[in-house]
Amino acid sequence: MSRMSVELGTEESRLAALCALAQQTRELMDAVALTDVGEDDLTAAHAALTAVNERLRSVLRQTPQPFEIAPDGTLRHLGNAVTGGANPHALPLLIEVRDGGVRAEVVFRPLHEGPPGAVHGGISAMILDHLLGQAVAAAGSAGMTGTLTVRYRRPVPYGTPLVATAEYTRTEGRKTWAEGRISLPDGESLVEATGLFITPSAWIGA
Ligand SMILES: CCCCCCCCCCCCCC(=O)SCCNC(=O)CCNC(=O)[C@H](O)C(C)(C)COP(=O)(O)OP(=O)(O)OC[C@H]1O[C@@H](n2cnc3c(N)ncnc32)[C@H](O)[C@@H]1OP(=O)(O)O
Repeated sequence: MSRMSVELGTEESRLAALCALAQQTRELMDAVALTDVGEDDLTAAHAALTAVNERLRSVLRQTPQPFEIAPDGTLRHLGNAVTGGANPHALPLLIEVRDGGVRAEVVFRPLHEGPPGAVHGGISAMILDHLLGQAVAAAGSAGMTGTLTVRYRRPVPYGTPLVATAEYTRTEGRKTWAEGRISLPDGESLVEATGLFITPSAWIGA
């Protein structure tokens, strides 16, 4: 979301400012994960962040930014933990929907470390859960994850451009299956997942 492309003083410009703050916060989290400054600098940074924290907490929402239709007509979820531009936890992942599946380029960061020098398996699983869910939604059967099975074939590096893809496989009633993977650019698969997504009865009034 570009701050340059929206009129100032509108809700869209406020959201653009929020996304810019989220991006700055991601960079802050990266800095905290890697900083090697001395104790004086750490103490000063702590004091500065305490003041920022108090300022932001002076007016709080009950929940993150919701699913909504953006001005360009697309569905967006700025509060989502994987794709949300306004969520500092999100990479954020930009997902491209194409025939029979979805695709995203991913660069994990040192912040995502699990085993030394590699990405935490839960982070890879989260990305794949989301991509599989998005493939299922793109196929017209949106649902909640019922089961997710992950096979870790190789350690996932951070700081390296990777590709995550997922495809819808089949549907039986309210159950839909999908599969996906995180791969090196040359196609070597690092992590693979299959998932069952269930459209809750409440969503379809069944
Ligand atoms: C809003 C628009 C959305 C757009 C999405 C954009 C993409 C976003 C992508 C985001 C992606 C991120 C996604 C996330 O992070 S989703 C977050 C993680 N998942 C959850 O929190 C799900 C929590 N569970 C539930 O809500 C319910 O239990 C569900 C909805 C799953 C089923 O409750 P419901 O009351 O509806 O179903 P039922 O009990 O009548 O059972 C029906 C059938 O299903 C079978 N079954 C049930 N559970 C399981 C299970 N766990 N494994 C295997 N099978 C299971 C059951 O045996 C039965 O089979 P059968 O006897 O008929 O053969």
